[in-house]
Amino acid sequence: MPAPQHCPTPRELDDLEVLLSGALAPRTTFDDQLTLVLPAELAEVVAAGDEVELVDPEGLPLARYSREGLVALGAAAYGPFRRLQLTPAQAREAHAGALVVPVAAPLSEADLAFVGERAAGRDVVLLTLSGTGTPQDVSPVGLVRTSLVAARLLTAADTPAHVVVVPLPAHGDADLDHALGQQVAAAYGEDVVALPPDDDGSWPDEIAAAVAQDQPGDEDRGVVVLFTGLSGSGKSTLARALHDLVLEDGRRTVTSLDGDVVRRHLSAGLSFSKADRETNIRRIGWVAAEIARHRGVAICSPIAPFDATRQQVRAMVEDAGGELVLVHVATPLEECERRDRKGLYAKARRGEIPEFTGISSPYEVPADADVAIDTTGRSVEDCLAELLPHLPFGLEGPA
Ligand SMILES: Nc1ncnc2c1ncn2[C@@H]1O[C@H](COP(=O)(O)OS(=O)(=O)O)[C@@H](OP(=O)(O)O)[C@H]1O
Ligand SMILES: Nc1ncnc2c1ncn2[C@@H]1O[C@H](COP(=O)(O)OP(=O)(O)O)[C@@H](O)[C@H]1O
Repeated sequence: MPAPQHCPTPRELDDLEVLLSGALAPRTTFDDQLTLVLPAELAEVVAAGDEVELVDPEGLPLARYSREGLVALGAAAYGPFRRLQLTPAQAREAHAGALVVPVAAPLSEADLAFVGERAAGRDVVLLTLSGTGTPQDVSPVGLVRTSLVAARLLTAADTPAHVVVVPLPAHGDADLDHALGQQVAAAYGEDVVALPPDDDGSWPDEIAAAVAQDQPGDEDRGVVVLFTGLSGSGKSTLARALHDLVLEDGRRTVTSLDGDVVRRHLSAGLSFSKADRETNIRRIGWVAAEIARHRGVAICSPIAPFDATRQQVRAMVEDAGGELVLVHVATPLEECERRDRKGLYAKARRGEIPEFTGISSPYEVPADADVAIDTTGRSVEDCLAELLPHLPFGLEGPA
């Protein structure tokens, strides 16, 4: 029987790469500090002395994992700046005798002066620690870009500098992360110097520009507006009105992911069981997060009745660098049922539609909504005016 496969989290995948590179020797496998959390059934496989195959998100086998440790299967080949990811052995060969400087944040003017002074003419390796959650002020790939700029500036000032990337992630424990950073740096060279702390962080213009490009202002961050509420509460109507307003404004691209429309395409075939509703919302969240990653606006209007699934959408959007605006369309059940545009409530009351939200299936009221709008007895324009101040990109109502 082939070993069962498992795709670790981004943090675990980073740890896996660093462990396999030898940069954490004598540590060579996951342990109590560098944890690998397996689903219960796979944890049992390992506990029984068998192997699990660890794969990347596309299914490429990376390593075999068992109680005995890790065995590398294939090196991950993709990802930005992979050519700069050298193992300690490769880096020591390519940059013998260089001064190693661990870098976890964009270098400031003072940092550059410090490195130039300490190098005193020697080559420098800017050991850029760009794993999940490690860089300060920028994304992991943004940190590498700022290090490349820093290397150019140092080289131009007669300190030949090179960038080597290590995907050392953060583990939520500052002491552990500091110790790991030191351990990794020592693996890359004999001569390591740490940047002084408490720098005022004033960046040279070129580095400031790379940071600014990496961190869009609120005006261009991706935004996902998630309308949640009972059937007939007014989600689609408000979503459509907001969609048109974004188009009229013209500054942003916008995609609508309406509940009914998604169910005819992306989620065709799914039922209204709890599990299928969760799948439906996670699919919407996944697409919306991709839209946010490209700095677009996504407007979603499913019922999304479960808090835990809405939280998953929030996490997906934020991981993609976007902002989630959660709008609870809080029209009470009585009013939704009175409207009963599609005759569904009447059918649900007669027992002809099982698991109908609000009647025979729960709706968990969000505690984390940015705004709750009861549309009862109000115009669409009025409700929209209540919503607009909660959007991060300053939209004005219809003229
Ligand atoms: N059992 C049951 N419960 C709730 N809703 C039902 C059900 N069966 C069909 N419909 C119709 O499907 C629309 C809701 O689909 P969603 O994808 O938004 O629901 S969910 O978020 O997956 O819970 C919902 O549309 P809206 O009225 O636009 O909300 C209903 O028209
Ligand atoms: N202020 C309002 N905002 C949104 N919808 C309203 C409002 N007042 C009345 N309605 C009516 O309520 C119904 C809401 O239906 P819809 O937008 O499809 O809800 P949902 O998508 O939540 O099922 C529509 O018939 C709409 O015209």
